Amino acid sequence: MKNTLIAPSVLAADFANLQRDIEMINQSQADWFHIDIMDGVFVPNISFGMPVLDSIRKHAQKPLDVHLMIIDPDRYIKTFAQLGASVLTVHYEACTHLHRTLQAIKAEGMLAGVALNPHTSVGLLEDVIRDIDLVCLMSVNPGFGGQSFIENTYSKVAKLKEMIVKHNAPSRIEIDGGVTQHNAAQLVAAGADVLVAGSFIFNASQPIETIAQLKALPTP
Ligand SMILES: O=C(CO)[C@H](O)[C@H](O)COP(=O)(O)O
Ligand SMILES: [Fe+2]
Repeated sequence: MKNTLIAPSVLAADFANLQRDIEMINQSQADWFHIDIMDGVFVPNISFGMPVLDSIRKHAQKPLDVHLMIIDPDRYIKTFAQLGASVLTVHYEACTHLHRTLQAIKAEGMLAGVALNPHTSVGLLEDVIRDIDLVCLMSVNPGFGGQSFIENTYSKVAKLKEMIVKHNAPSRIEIDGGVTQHNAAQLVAAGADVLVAGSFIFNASQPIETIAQLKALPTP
């Protein structure tokens, strides 16, 4: 049985109690910290930037999975490596030379991820899939936490899984947006390897138990 990774999205944390919420993730069965960086241009929202990430890094005891929702992400690859990112995910829609960007991320010692907006077909990754460590399927339109899950994600997971197997690619499949108890089991059954969850975890009365429930989902 494979090990599904759980990545709580810090975007849904209480920023006035950030250290408390980071400690909760440290104590839990979560595997990664999911960090959403938004520039107000690629997406219609601004989240937080380098000083906040630097503070998170000082307390986080698990790898940082950084999701860049910014245009021209190549400008910041070295910076995010220095800030301790283990996984750096860029948006397909924000890159002009995706292959070059992936090589630049790996050259800095990070795992290279590509995120796809809900409208972007997984087929567009066919010629680069062997170079991608993580494909992040957005199951909401990026920019905000707390949105509803988009149902066509299930068929995208199945198509992507087929492509990964066909090419014997190393890529993990991550699902980001609107993940709850209503869709998590079906996503894992369809082939998801990493579940990002923000509001589902941080709005729960018992976040540590909620993470444990996601971690315990049966895998194929
Ligand atoms: O990338 C994101 C939004 O653009 C977030 O990671 C995502 O929305 C997680 O939050 P929630 O689980 O509340 O949907
Ligand atoms: Fe994200």
